[in-house]
Amino acid sequence: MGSQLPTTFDRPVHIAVIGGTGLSKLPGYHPVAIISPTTPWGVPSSPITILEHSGVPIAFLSRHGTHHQIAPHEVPARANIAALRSIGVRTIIAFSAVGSLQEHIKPMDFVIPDQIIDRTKGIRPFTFFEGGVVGHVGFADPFDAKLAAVVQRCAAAMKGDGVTLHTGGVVVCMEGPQFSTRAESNMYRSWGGSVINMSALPEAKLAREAELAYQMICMATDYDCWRNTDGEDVDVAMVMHYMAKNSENAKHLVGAVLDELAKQDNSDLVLAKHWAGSAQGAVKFMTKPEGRNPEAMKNVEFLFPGFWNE
Ligand SMILES: CSC[C@H]1O[C@H](OP(=O)(O)O)[C@H](O)[C@@H]1O
Ligand SMILES: Nc1ncnc2[nH]cnc12
Repeated sequence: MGSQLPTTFDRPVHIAVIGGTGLSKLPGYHPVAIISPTTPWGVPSSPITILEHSGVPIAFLSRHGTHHQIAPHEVPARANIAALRSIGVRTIIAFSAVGSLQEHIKPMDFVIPDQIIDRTKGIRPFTFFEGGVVGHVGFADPFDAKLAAVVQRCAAAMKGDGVTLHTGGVVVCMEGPQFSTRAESNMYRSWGGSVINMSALPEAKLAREAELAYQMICMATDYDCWRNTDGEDVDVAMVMHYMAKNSENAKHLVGAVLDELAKQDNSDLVLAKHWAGSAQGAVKFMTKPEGRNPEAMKNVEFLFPGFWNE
């Protein structure tokens, strides 16, 4: 079906959904185009499907590729974020299947995290600003509180469907692709971790560098391995089982969030006006003109057209 769709789309698309494990498509929406942008950091994980929702175009990107062929440490996060920004995206709702590190977060529950602990190992490219242009953006609060509030408002509507949505929480982002040892899982609990995944970073860091409003919605699929109960340690079958069971709820939640974002009242939020200029300020005054590498400058220009002229 995708091949019959137009491969260009001539309006800016401001909202994107990134699907993770078990969510490689967003069924139930009307696809109007499928585009394959290229960036200085390569091509995104999957073609970007443009879907229409109440007359508003939405971009959908599958983090692990159309067939889940991209491992967490191989996700081309810079290309994903840069490609989305290049088509006009300023708001990203990112889904992730997570292990629960807390008894009260049960498989099937949703969590809107507000913090991250970085347990990746430095092997993933994690910044746009390098190779002759330096920038240091603030990352104290890695997600977008305004977007989180929108998702929370939608959760109230979901309660009737039996979904528990936890507000706030710490995502531990591990390197993977192997799951944690029991000692690690217990250590993350002692650090205050709520849930664990392999995908929050560098995605959230890059979204901040690109001045995007970014919020992850986590879906718990397992209790990792800290509970040490026979037969309950996480494995892929368990994750996929709960993802399949939960996909209806995920779809409801996305629909409600998109409805809310489509409202005129949220147009400044969707355009991420509250982030505009934040990264540019962090870059422009760092590297003196005589130290800037033209290639690195061109890359920054891709993200922020007109950057060096202003
Ligand atoms: C198949 S379990 C591990 C895998 O699931 C999560 O994926 P995503 O965050 O993209 O939904 C986790 O981060 C790992 O990549
Ligand atoms: N236990 C777990 N650890 C890391 N990523 C996960 N994704 C889903 N469950 C997970």
